[in-house]
Amino acid sequence: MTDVLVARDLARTYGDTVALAGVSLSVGEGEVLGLVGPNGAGKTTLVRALTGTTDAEGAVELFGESSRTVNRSRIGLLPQSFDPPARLTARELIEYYAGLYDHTRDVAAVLSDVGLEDATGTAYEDLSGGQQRRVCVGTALVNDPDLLVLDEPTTGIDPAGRRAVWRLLEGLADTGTTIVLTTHYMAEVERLADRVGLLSDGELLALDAPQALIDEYGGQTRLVIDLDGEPQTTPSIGFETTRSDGRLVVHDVSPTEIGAVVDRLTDSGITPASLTWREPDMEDVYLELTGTAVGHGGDPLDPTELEAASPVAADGGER
Ligand SMILES: Nc1ncnc2c1ncn2[C@@H]1O[C@H](COP(=O)(O)OP(=O)(O)OP(=O)(O)O)[C@@H](O)[C@H]1O
Repeated sequence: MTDVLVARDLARTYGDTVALAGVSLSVGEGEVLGLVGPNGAGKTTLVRALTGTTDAEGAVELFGESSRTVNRSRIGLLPQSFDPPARLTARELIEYYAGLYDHTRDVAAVLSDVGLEDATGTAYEDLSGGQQRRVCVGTALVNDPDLLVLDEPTTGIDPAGRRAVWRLLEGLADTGTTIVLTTHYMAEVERLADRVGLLSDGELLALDAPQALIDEYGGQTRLVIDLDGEPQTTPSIGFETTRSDGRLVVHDVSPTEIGAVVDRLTDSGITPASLTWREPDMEDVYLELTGTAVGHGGDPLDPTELEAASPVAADGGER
């Protein structure tokens, strides 16, 4: 696979804060790379360093050239903070950004791709937060980029709109577009990313395919126990047990030991309301590597979000 992006030893500090502590990675043509990590991990700084929008030590090559000299029209960038002129309509905004390039995609097709065909005449300031974010995604697509870099593309978008963006990105990846995206949604990288980079304190802790990360860091299948009330303490039942979101999680337990777990909980005065047998996932990888659960902005998604998606609602329903 040809490398579209190669970064070596990227480092960036702000005063005493180490935002990037020497990150190296490469992204192959048509690959989708997801970057995850807690707030302040360095994701945005890495995206900015990769796209030449902040100064950083180290080297970045895009399409075999320096990021400073590369033809910028081959790149689509959605920054985390992006405030386009608010009085322009969705269509006018896409047209405006299309006007910056010689070769562009069809404006109506871009609006349709991001699920805004019924809101093309609405001023940006009158769109819902999720619709606004979809317009912003559209501005990053309009130049038909070979490399698309998206900093939290689906933050603030409701589940239906998020799935629509996922389908859009899957379609682009299928036709060879290389994509780098940051997200707080583990379901997003599990679904979209060929490889996931996990950042913490400016360091790239791991970089691999989601399933490879889950196999290496996700731990064993576990038993999740819902209780009638909040567990006040973690009971000592002879199995490694943790508390999470008001539930008990029993680790490294085999199916034949479930009865023993229930008996010992009952002996401890705890009555399970329900038991769930759960495979490890990216949230477990995240917890294992960063020491924190997926938190702000990354609440676990409903499992149905991973299923085949329905068309996005015309009004977005995201206010
Ligand atoms: N312009 C800046 N001036 C000062 N400090 C900055 C600046 N940009 C980033 N930082 C700091 O660098 C560190 C990494 O920030 P960055 O925005 O890259 O993290 P992030 O992983 O994108 O976080 P989030 O998930 O909250 O968006 C943080 O400690 C942040 O406060």
